Amino acid sequence: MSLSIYLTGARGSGKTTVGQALAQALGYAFVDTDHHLQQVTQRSVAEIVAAAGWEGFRQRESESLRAVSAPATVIATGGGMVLSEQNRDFMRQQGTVVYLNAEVGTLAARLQAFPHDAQRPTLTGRSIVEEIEQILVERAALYQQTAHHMVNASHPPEQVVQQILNVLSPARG
Ligand SMILES: Nc1ncnc2c1ncn2[C@@H]1O[C@H](COP(=O)(O)OP(=O)(O)O)[C@@H](O)[C@H]1O
Ligand SMILES: O=C(O)C1=C[C@@H](OP(=O)(O)O)[C@@H](O)[C@H](O)C1
Ligand SMILES: [Mg+2]
Repeated sequence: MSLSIYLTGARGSGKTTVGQALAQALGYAFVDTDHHLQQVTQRSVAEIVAAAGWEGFRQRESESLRAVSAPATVIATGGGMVLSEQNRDFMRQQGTVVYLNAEVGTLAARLQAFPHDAQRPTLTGRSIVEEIEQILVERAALYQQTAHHMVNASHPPEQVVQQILNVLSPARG
Protein backbone atom coordinates (compact mmCIF):
# COMPACT_ATOMS: atom_id res chain seq x y z
CA MET A 1 0.00 0.00 0.00
CA SER A 2 1.30 3.49 -0.87
CA LEU A 3 1.89 5.64 2.17
CA SER A 4 1.30 9.33 2.74
CA ILE A 5 4.06 11.71 1.66
CA TYR A 6 4.51 14.69 3.99
CA LEU A 7 6.30 17.83 2.79
CA THR A 8 7.88 19.93 5.53
CA GLY A 9 10.04 23.06 5.58
CA ALA A 10 9.90 26.76 6.27
CA ARG A 11 7.44 29.27 4.84
CA GLY A 12 8.26 29.82 1.18
CA SER A 13 10.12 26.53 0.70
CA GLY A 14 7.42 25.52 -1.79
CA LYS A 15 5.51 22.82 0.10
CA THR A 16 2.15 23.85 -1.36
CA THR A 17 3.45 24.52 -4.89
CA VAL A 18 5.70 21.45 -5.16
CA GLY A 19 3.15 19.26 -3.38
CA GLN A 20 0.53 19.81 -6.08
CA ALA A 21 2.98 19.00 -8.87
CA LEU A 22 4.34 15.96 -7.01
CA ALA A 23 0.84 14.58 -6.48
CA GLN A 24 0.11 15.00 -10.17
CA ALA A 25 3.34 13.22 -11.13
CA LEU A 26 2.58 10.31 -8.81
CA GLY A 27 -1.18 10.12 -9.51
CA TYR A 28 -1.73 10.75 -5.79
CA ALA A 29 -4.31 12.98 -4.09
CA PHE A 30 -3.08 16.34 -2.82
CA VAL A 31 -4.05 18.07 0.43
CA ASP A 32 -2.64 21.03 2.30
CA THR A 33 -3.22 21.21 6.05
CA ASP A 34 -3.76 24.99 5.95
CA HIS A 35 -6.28 24.70 3.10
CA HIS A 36 -8.09 21.95 4.98
CA LEU A 37 -8.22 24.08 8.11
CA GLN A 38 -9.53 27.05 6.13
CA GLN A 39 -12.25 24.91 4.58
CA VAL A 40 -13.36 23.46 7.91
CA THR A 41 -13.34 26.75 9.82
CA GLN A 42 -14.14 29.13 6.92
CA ARG A 43 -11.34 31.30 8.37
CA SER A 44 -7.90 32.28 7.09
CA VAL A 45 -4.79 31.47 9.12
CA ALA A 46 -4.61 35.14 10.16
CA GLU A 47 -8.21 35.10 11.35
CA ILE A 48 -7.70 31.89 13.33
CA VAL A 49 -4.58 33.33 14.98
CA ALA A 50 -6.37 36.62 15.74
CA ALA A 51 -9.22 34.73 17.41
CA ALA A 52 -7.43 31.83 19.10
CA GLY A 53 -3.75 32.81 19.23
CA TRP A 54 -0.88 30.76 17.83
CA GLU A 55 -1.54 28.08 20.45
CA GLY A 56 -5.10 27.70 19.18
CA PHE A 57 -3.89 27.56 15.60
CA ARG A 58 -1.28 24.89 16.46
CA GLN A 59 -3.93 22.72 18.07
CA ARG A 60 -6.19 23.01 15.03
CA GLU A 61 -3.41 22.34 12.51
CA SER A 62 -2.50 19.20 14.45
CA GLU A 63 -6.11 18.04 14.09
CA SER A 64 -5.96 18.82 10.37
CA LEU A 65 -2.83 16.70 10.01
CA ARG A 66 -4.66 13.68 11.35
CA ALA A 67 -7.83 14.42 9.36
CA VAL A 68 -6.10 14.63 5.97
CA SER A 69 -3.64 11.76 6.35
CA ALA A 70 -4.50 8.98 3.92
CA PRO A 71 -2.69 6.49 1.68
CA ALA A 72 -1.51 7.63 -1.75
CA THR A 73 -1.77 11.27 -0.71
CA VAL A 74 0.77 14.10 -0.83
CA ILE A 75 0.31 16.31 2.23
CA ALA A 76 1.73 19.85 2.26
CA THR A 77 2.10 20.80 5.92
CA GLY A 78 2.34 24.31 7.37
CA GLY A 79 5.86 25.41 8.28
CA GLY A 80 5.23 25.00 12.02
CA MET A 81 3.82 21.46 11.91
CA VAL A 82 7.11 20.00 13.18
CA LEU A 83 6.99 22.04 16.41
CA SER A 84 4.89 19.34 18.08
CA GLU A 85 6.64 16.11 19.00
CA GLN A 86 3.37 14.22 18.51
CA ASN A 87 3.11 15.59 14.98
CA ARG A 88 6.72 14.67 14.22
CA ASP A 89 6.17 11.09 15.46
CA PHE A 90 2.82 10.82 13.65
CA MET A 91 4.22 11.86 10.27
CA ARG A 92 7.18 9.50 10.50
CA GLN A 93 4.91 6.62 11.45
CA GLN A 94 2.25 7.31 8.83
CA GLY A 95 4.44 7.89 5.84
CA THR A 96 7.50 9.37 4.23
CA VAL A 97 8.62 12.85 5.34
CA VAL A 98 10.47 15.05 2.84
CA TYR A 99 12.14 18.29 4.02
CA LEU A 100 12.22 21.09 1.43
CA ASN A 101 15.42 22.89 2.42
CA ALA A 102 16.28 26.39 1.17
CA GLU A 103 18.52 29.25 2.24
CA VAL A 104 17.26 32.36 4.02
CA GLY A 105 17.82 34.53 0.92
CA THR A 106 15.75 32.24 -1.30
CA LEU A 107 12.89 32.04 1.18
CA ALA A 108 12.94 35.80 1.79
CA ALA A 109 12.88 36.62 -1.94
CA ARG A 110 9.83 34.40 -2.46
CA LEU A 111 7.96 35.71 0.56
CA GLN A 112 8.75 39.33 -0.29
CA ALA A 113 7.44 38.79 -3.84
CA PHE A 114 4.32 37.04 -2.58
CA PRO A 115 3.72 37.71 1.15
CA HIS A 116 0.12 36.38 1.29
CA ASP A 117 -0.52 37.99 4.68
CA ALA A 118 -3.77 36.11 5.33
CA GLN A 119 -1.80 32.83 5.15
CA ARG A 120 1.32 34.08 6.90
CA PRO A 121 0.69 36.51 9.75
CA THR A 122 3.92 37.51 11.49
CA LEU A 123 5.36 34.92 13.88
CA THR A 124 7.84 37.24 15.60
CA GLY A 125 6.93 40.86 14.76
CA ARG A 126 10.29 41.14 12.95
CA SER A 127 11.13 41.88 9.31
CA ILE A 128 10.81 38.99 6.83
CA VAL A 129 14.56 38.31 6.73
CA GLU A 130 15.01 38.50 10.51
CA GLU A 131 11.97 36.32 11.07
CA ILE A 132 13.18 33.62 8.67
CA GLU A 133 16.63 33.63 10.31
CA GLN A 134 15.12 33.24 13.77
CA ILE A 135 12.65 30.55 12.65
CA LEU A 136 15.40 28.50 11.00
CA VAL A 137 17.54 28.69 14.15
CA GLU A 138 14.56 27.40 16.13
CA ARG A 139 13.38 24.75 13.66
CA ALA A 140 16.24 23.55 11.45
CA ALA A 141 17.04 20.63 13.75
CA LEU A 142 13.35 19.68 13.93
CA TYR A 143 13.00 19.68 10.14
CA GLN A 144 16.14 17.54 9.85
CA GLN A 145 15.32 15.01 12.54
CA THR A 146 11.76 14.52 11.29
CA ALA A 147 12.67 13.99 7.65
CA HIS A 148 13.36 10.68 5.94
CA HIS A 149 14.74 12.69 3.01
CA MET A 150 15.95 16.25 2.43
CA VAL A 151 15.90 17.94 -0.98
CA ASN A 152 17.28 21.24 -2.22
CA ALA A 153 14.19 23.42 -2.67
CA SER A 154 16.05 26.35 -4.26
CA HIS A 155 15.56 24.93 -7.75
CA PRO A 156 12.48 25.44 -9.96
CA PRO A 157 9.44 23.39 -8.85
CA GLU A 158 9.75 20.74 -11.58
CA GLN A 159 13.36 20.05 -10.52
CA VAL A 160 12.34 19.78 -6.87
CA VAL A 161 9.64 17.30 -7.89
CA GLN A 162 12.21 15.26 -9.78
CA GLN A 163 14.55 15.19 -6.78
CA ILE A 164 11.70 13.91 -4.63
CA LEU A 165 10.77 11.23 -7.17
CA ASN A 166 14.43 10.14 -7.17
CA VAL A 167 14.65 9.76 -3.40
CA LEU A 168 11.25 8.05 -3.19
CA SER A 169 11.66 5.54 -5.98
CA PRO A 170 13.60 2.85 -4.06
CA ALA A 171 11.02 2.77 -1.27
CA ARG A 172 7.80 3.39 -3.18
CA GLY A 173 5.55 0.49 -3.97
N1 LIG B 1 10.78 26.00 -6.37
C1 LIG B 1 10.31 27.25 -6.46
N2 LIG B 1 10.92 28.15 -7.25
C2 LIG B 1 10.46 29.42 -7.35
N3 LIG B 1 9.37 29.89 -6.66
C3 LIG B 1 8.74 29.04 -5.85
C4 LIG B 1 9.15 27.68 -5.71
N4 LIG B 1 8.34 27.07 -4.85
C5 LIG B 1 7.43 28.00 -4.46
N5 LIG B 1 7.66 29.17 -5.07
C6 LIG B 1 6.89 30.42 -4.86
O1 LIG B 1 7.14 30.82 -3.51
C7 LIG B 1 5.93 31.24 -2.88
C8 LIG B 1 5.63 30.34 -1.69
O2 LIG B 1 5.37 29.02 -2.17
P1 LIG B 1 4.46 28.00 -1.35
O3 LIG B 1 4.32 26.79 -2.19
O4 LIG B 1 3.23 28.67 -0.86
O5 LIG B 1 5.44 27.69 -0.10
P2 LIG B 1 5.10 27.06 1.33
O6 LIG B 1 3.81 26.31 1.20
O7 LIG B 1 6.26 26.20 1.64
O8 LIG B 1 5.00 28.26 2.25
C9 LIG B 1 4.85 31.21 -3.97
O9 LIG B 1 4.75 32.49 -4.54
C10 LIG B 1 5.40 30.20 -4.99
O10 LIG B 1 4.95 30.50 -6.29
O1 LIG C 1 5.86 28.53 9.62
C1 LIG C 1 4.78 28.68 10.25
O2 LIG C 1 4.73 28.69 11.50
C2 LIG C 1 3.52 28.81 9.47
C3 LIG C 1 3.51 28.54 8.12
C4 LIG C 1 2.31 28.73 7.26
O3 LIG C 1 2.30 27.73 6.22
P1 LIG C 1 3.32 27.75 4.97
O4 LIG C 1 4.61 27.17 5.49
O5 LIG C 1 2.67 26.88 3.95
O6 LIG C 1 3.46 29.17 4.53
C5 LIG C 1 1.02 28.63 8.06
O7 LIG C 1 0.81 27.30 8.48
C6 LIG C 1 1.08 29.52 9.27
O8 LIG C 1 1.15 30.87 8.85
C7 LIG C 1 2.27 29.21 10.20
MG1 LIG D 1 1.98 26.24 2.18
